[in-house]
Amino acid sequence: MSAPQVVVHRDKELMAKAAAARLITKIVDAQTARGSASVVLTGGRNGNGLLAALAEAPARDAVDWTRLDLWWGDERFAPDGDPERNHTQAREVLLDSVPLNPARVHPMPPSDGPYGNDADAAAEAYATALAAAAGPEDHGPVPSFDVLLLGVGPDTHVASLFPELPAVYEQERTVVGVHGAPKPPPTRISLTLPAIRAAREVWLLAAGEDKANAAAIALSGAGEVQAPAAGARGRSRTLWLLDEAAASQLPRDLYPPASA
Ligand SMILES: O=C1O[C@H](COP(=O)(O)O)[C@@H](O)[C@H](O)[C@H]1O
Repeated sequence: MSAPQVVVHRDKELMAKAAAARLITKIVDAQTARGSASVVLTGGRNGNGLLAALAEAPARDAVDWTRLDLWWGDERFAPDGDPERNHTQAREVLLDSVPLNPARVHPMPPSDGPYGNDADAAAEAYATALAAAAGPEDHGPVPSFDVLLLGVGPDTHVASLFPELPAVYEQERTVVGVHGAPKPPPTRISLTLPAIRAAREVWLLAAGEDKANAAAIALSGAGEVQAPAAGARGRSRTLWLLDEAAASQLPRDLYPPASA
């Protein structure tokens, strides 16, 4: 597992644009090296900000959208098309405007889908889909995602892994139903930390003063049960992409003054 690296940008707009440029390069490189690329999307303000910046980036045309696999790190368990769903929001800001192959887009099941209102059954089905997509070269029942994106909540949650809730303790399953989340809606589906750690690269996005404490805690040696963001690591790279406000409480030895 890789140690976190921190990049600090002036503000959240620049952070989103720089992260979008970085993601375009990463996707093109993976498609060149392996024929296709796989990205795990996140919900939340910063994840959607990155997708909106990507939609506006001229270099987006360098991506072969038909050879991109999209998965989700978590989902709010609501009906298909519900504005609260991370999938609905991602469609609005980017996905409906690029020529994706629908067979390669893997939203988590909605609460009015084949598993009805059973978030645990929906989570199990998503785990089965991930396992079917994993190949012999992968490190277990999850593909080696090229990039897994995560927003970071003010309470240090990532995906729908909240401090001290049962999902953050999970070591066997790759996807779980989450019940009683402190942030609405209470019922969610989430990748677990072992599934997150199967990714080649994990990028954590945090902008704004309300994320400063979370970033400082997670990057200062906190345990993953108390601070789930601390347990989100990629096999090759773990990148924290921050704006200055979110970086404002980092210990000085973690703050790279040269980044812009
Ligand atoms: O509810 C969620 O929150 C987190 C963080 O969102 P933010 O708006 O505080 O950036 C997000 O990463 C997660 O995917 C989402 O379901």
